[in-house]
Amino acid sequence: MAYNSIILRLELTHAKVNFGDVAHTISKAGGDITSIDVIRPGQETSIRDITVHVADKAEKDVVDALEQLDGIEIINVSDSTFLVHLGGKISVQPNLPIKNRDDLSRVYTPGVARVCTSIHENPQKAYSLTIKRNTVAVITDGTAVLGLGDIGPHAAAPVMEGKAMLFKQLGGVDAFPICLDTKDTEEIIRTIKAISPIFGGINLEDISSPRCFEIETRLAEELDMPVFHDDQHGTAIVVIAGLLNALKVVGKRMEHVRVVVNGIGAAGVSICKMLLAAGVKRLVPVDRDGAIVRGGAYAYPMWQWLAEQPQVEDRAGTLKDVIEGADVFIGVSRGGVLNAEDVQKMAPNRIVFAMANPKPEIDPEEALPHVRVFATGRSDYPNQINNVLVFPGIFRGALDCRARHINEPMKLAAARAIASVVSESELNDQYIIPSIFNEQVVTKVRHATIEAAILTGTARRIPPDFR
Ligand SMILES: NC(=O)c1ccc[n+]([C@@H]2O[C@H](COP(=O)([O-])OP(=O)(O)OC[C@H]3O[C@@H](n4cnc5c(N)ncnc54)[C@H](O)[C@@H]3O)[C@@H](O)[C@H]2O)c1
Ligand SMILES: O=C(O)C[C@H](O)C(=O)O
Ligand SMILES: [Mg+2]
Repeated sequence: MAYNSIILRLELTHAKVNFGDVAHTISKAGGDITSIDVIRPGQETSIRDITVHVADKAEKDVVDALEQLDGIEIINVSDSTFLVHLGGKISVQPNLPIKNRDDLSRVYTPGVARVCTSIHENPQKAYSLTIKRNTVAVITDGTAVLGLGDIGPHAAAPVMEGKAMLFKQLGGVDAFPICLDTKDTEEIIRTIKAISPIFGGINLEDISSPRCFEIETRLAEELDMPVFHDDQHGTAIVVIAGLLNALKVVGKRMEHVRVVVNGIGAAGVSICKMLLAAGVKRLVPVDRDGAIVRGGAYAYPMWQWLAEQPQVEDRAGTLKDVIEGADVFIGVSRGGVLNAEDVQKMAPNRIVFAMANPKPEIDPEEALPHVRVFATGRSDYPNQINNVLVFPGIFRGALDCRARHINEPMKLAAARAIASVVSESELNDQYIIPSIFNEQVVTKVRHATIEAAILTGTARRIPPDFR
């Protein structure tokens, strides 16, 4: 169930109602009062802001119940999630103040011209004399925003701003959200190349498959900086990290488990590839029309590639058929495709990663009684398997060593680094993956990324702590 915080601004007429009645009414309707602020005290009437934690479904019940009380006027109901979005979530800050003409003549004309000339003579200096070395573009076309689908570039912006906040807070990376008003593959590639000079890396986000594959491949070939499609690789890396630990918890091995991956789009394709690289021998990729089977013929090149892999099963069927006997279910499709009956058909000690956002493939309350290890992509349940555990650290590392690419060894090293944050003694059903607030995550992912970049020859700079 999803919860939200609402703030109710109420005017109480003291002769008719007291606060005890209000609190009782809110609690009876399913709300939990978390704070009370007196906005205007008074003898006869008072105005208070009451913050209530409430399940999405019960929000209306709380408001309706209060409306029934005599002596209460509901002045306003605000949603705390919308409140934090007012005016957007990020801004650009100067690194130094401009206090006088002297400062002005250095940061701006005429002084700046000498710096421009110096970069013109040696373009590599852009890394030391501009924001390039620490700045990443978070770019979407708004076509696969979370599991909400093609909601367009304007509506995608809150997610991109959120990613930019996380880049900065967790990795110290300055990230800028860019929402493109085109779905044309060539135009997207051309536009990203054209705006690339100011950036040190490109993080592609929420671009639907199959276009995302060509966009990323071409940009990685044509740009001299790391290009990383977060929904593909960030997700695959964090899934492998979670699975390495979940398998330890249930005492099974990568080589022996049968894994069903539902939703073979951006995230699903990359997860399947990384599972195979990690040693999975029995893989069942499933999309809308059922299992993708070995030997089958498919229009999408990535599905065709999967159909040619010896580890992919040749048994056809719907998700509800093929989930029978599976040890692991990984969902990166859409909300609500499974129920309790389906997961009960899986093998004992089952692992379920229901990662569609914001609504997982199966409701956590429904799944939990039947599953040994359960994870979602959300922040409000234990075991949050979300690519936010990856992108701040992997870009921090890639920028620090000025990597040309983010290659497979760097990705695998990042997965192992995330898994290693949870020690053997800490591991349990409810704790297979570290919290994003665990400071070791970015430090370890950065370190592993740089080490692998140096070993594979893609690093163009050795950071001081590696010398
Ligand atoms: N937790 C995380 O870190 C994380 C990361 C990436 C994506 N996701 C989630 O995974 C989902 C997919 O994201 P994406 O970027 O891969 O999108 P995408 O559009 O590239 O792929 C989605 C795929 O799911 C398939 N699909 C849709 N409905 C299905 C169904 N009922 N059964 C089987 N397959 C179905 C589509 O045909 C498509 O192939 C989204 O909900 C997204 O929020 C979560
Ligand atoms: O944005 C997230 O929370 C994770 C992921 O990138 C997604 O698209 O769902
Ligand atoms: Mg995403």
